[in-house]
Amino acid sequence: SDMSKERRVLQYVLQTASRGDPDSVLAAVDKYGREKEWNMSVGDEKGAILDRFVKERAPQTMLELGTYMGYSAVRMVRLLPQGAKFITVEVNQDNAAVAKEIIAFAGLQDRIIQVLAETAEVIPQLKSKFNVESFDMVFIDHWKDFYLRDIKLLEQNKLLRKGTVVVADNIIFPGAPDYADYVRTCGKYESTFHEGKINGKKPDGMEKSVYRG
Ligand SMILES: Oc1cc(-c2ccc(F)cc2)cc2cccnc12
Ligand SMILES: [Mg+2]
Repeated sequence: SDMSKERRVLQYVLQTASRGDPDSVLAAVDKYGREKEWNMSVGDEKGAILDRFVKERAPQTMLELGTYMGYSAVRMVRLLPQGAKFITVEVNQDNAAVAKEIIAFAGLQDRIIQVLAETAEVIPQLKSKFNVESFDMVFIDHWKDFYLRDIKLLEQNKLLRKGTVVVADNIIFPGAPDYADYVRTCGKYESTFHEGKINGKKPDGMEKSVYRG
């Protein structure tokens, strides 16, 4: 069968970006998305907001739910200090394989731990299997129906601590209203909404929720 869209994005990155240069990899994914085929990576508008959050928090330990093609993993890890631990979880084997190649091309393979699993399965194993005590920052960008389930799993497994920054993509579209309502009203987070369009036109945004501990 012919190539998937994700494989076409990978091919474009390999042919047009510079090996070992994360910024050129991000630019290539964004350019392909603008000029050829849109893809559901967080993109450059919301990506710039994410950059600011990462720079402000300077996390030593970070978790991403939803690797997809690795765009946001490359985006965030390029801003982390060398010794930081970054774990990203993806359930789709084909996308995880594309992400592995994009992350390697960017030269960040030694700084990213990729896990192929359902998030609900792996969250309870993070302390034991990956020697994690708690996360300084979490980026939630997988399926909207799992956002609320998974942040509660992170709480229950004591993986959040005072000051942990939890950022969630797609609060408006595709939308995660139950998650947004929870983080804004449960009293455990200081939560703010940050608007950012999808593909330069579709209204969306990310929720930034700081765990009170
Ligand atoms: O950032 C995202 C965007 C979309 C999306 C899908 C169809 C559209 F027409 C627009 C946006 C889906 C996602 C699914 C999972 C994680 N992130 C997504
Ligand atoms: Mg998203």
